[in-house]
Amino acid sequence: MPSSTRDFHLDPSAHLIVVSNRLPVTIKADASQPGGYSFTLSSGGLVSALSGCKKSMSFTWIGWPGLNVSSRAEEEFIEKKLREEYSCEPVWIDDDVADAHYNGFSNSILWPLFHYHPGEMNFDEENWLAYREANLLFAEKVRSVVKQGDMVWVQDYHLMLLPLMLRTLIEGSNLQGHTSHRELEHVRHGVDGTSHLQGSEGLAAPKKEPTNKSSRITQSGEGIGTSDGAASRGAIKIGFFLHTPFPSSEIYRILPVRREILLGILHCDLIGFHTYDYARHFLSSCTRILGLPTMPNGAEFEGRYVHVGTYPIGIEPTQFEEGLRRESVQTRIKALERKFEGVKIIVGVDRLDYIKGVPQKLHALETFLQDHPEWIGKVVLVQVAVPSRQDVEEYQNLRAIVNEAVGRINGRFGTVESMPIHFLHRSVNFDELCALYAISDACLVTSTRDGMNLVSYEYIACQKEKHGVMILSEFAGAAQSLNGSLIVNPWDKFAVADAIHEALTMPSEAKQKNFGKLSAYVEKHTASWWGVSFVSDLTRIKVATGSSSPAPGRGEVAR
Ligand SMILES: O=P(O)(O)OC[C@H]1O[C@H](O[C@H]2O[C@H](CO)[C@@H](O)[C@H](O)[C@H]2O)[C@H](O)[C@@H](O)[C@@H]1O
Ligand SMILES: O=c1ccn([C@@H]2O[C@H](COP(=O)(O)OP(=O)(O)O)[C@@H](O)[C@H]2O)c(=O)[nH]1
Repeated sequence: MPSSTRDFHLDPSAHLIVVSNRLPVTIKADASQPGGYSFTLSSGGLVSALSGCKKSMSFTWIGWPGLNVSSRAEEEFIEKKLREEYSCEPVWIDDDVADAHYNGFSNSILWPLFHYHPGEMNFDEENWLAYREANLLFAEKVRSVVKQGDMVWVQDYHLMLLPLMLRTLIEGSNLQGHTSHRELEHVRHGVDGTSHLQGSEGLAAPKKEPTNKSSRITQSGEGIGTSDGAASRGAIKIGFFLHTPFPSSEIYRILPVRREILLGILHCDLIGFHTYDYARHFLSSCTRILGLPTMPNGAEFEGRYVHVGTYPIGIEPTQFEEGLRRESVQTRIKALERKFEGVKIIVGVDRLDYIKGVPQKLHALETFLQDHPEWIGKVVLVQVAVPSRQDVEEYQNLRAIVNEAVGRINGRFGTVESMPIHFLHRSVNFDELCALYAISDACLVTSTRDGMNLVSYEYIACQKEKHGVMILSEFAGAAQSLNGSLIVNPWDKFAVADAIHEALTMPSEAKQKNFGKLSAYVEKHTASWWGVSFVSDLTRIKVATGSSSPAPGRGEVAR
């Protein structure tokens, strides 16, 4: 459990349902495995973030399994294995809907917009339909398992209509189990038609008053909200967390479906963001676009108080400390130290994503070598560029730009003996990552926008020996937390070049002082602390049940 001055309250009797686009289990066809499939639990990210909650609460994880199988028998095999061994429930989505939802809308509309790249947005109705259809499939799966009093925690930009759909399906109108576009039209009219703010009959208003039944558990294992009606209001609590930035309302209002997305998450009891700025932009957008009066910690909406808070995510430093203690990692570290003897190492680890500012990073290194020729042959950038979303055109374009820059800079400053940039367009395994972080004198993050950036945390967790310098973009959420970093504007290549020089020449006392602050923060504000903080606040919220009176306990969750 995280140690903190805050009092955390988790209800061990409550059941937490986490819903994310992808399950934390990678499933692959493998004829050598029983049933013909291999199952691998993911590490890091949300999995470690929710480890604290898993110790104290019963848990179900709902998500897309990332594949489709050819028979119901295979689906049932996978469902049984996921349920019994991982407490997971898969949402089966046709490949074309999954592609249009993930690549077509989530990563081609919401992702660029939320990271201030409206020029990369390619809005079209088909992808929006698929986004809604996928969210509806998630909603149906949640409905099939959720029970009275459960808490549902929805993760990230892929599922921003899900809270509204859950309220509609579970507590609102009886949709008679529609899964066709007719229901999507209902959702559409419910969310973008005459909204509650214009005096209409109300957003997604139930076709009939929800039946006020004490419990809707129809059969063991069956969820609330069956085809014959809905559960009572307040039957479940819904939380939502956005892992990306939420942009200024000036950018957000560009989105053609700006109302639907806002209304989609306003049906939560608690909405979380990494930083106060993201929360403020969301609330400002609610006021400017929906005319919804807001307070710094939330808003009254549909008879409930929607709490809004900031919960900066972290990592589990112990995972990296344990990794560094492994003999194989120590052996790798010694080999790399021999390889790079007498040379300073700057490490970059990024998904090859236009938000990560890899071209800006390369241009800054080029400027540094141009302005400090004495460092040519004495410093290298090891850049791990993890392939990402390669079906999206903007990501393909980025790869060509980066490949050209790497080749140009190595051609300009390289020698037979040494190249300034070691560029790896692949993922590396955890042990290799730990070794790379550990041997590096500096880490360089130049994201033009980044919800948080866990790489910066991970580098710090691996630097207890060297006290390396963290050069961090001011546009990464981590810049709000990691006091002791050299904060830079990635668009100013001269400033980044100066920061590189400062990092490579910083006295050890200054490095040690900076590292002390960085390490203290990373050790305290862990992923587990993040997960327990959010769930604890969601637990404490009192929800309106059955009536339309505003939820008591407003403002209790302000953070
Ligand atoms: O799932 P992918 O499409 O491969 O993308 C990887 C993740 O990218 C985004 O990560 C965000 O969440 C991190 C943890 O909160 C944060 O540190 C980072 O700054 C964000 O970019 C996306 O939000 C995740 O859902 C993806 O898994
Ligand atoms: O080959 C690699 C290198 C890194 N990572 C991990 O990818 C995550 C990147 O998270 P971050 O928050 O920095 O950015 P995101 O990719 O989530 O936008 C970190 O946990 C890294 O350890 C990875 O999965 N494969």
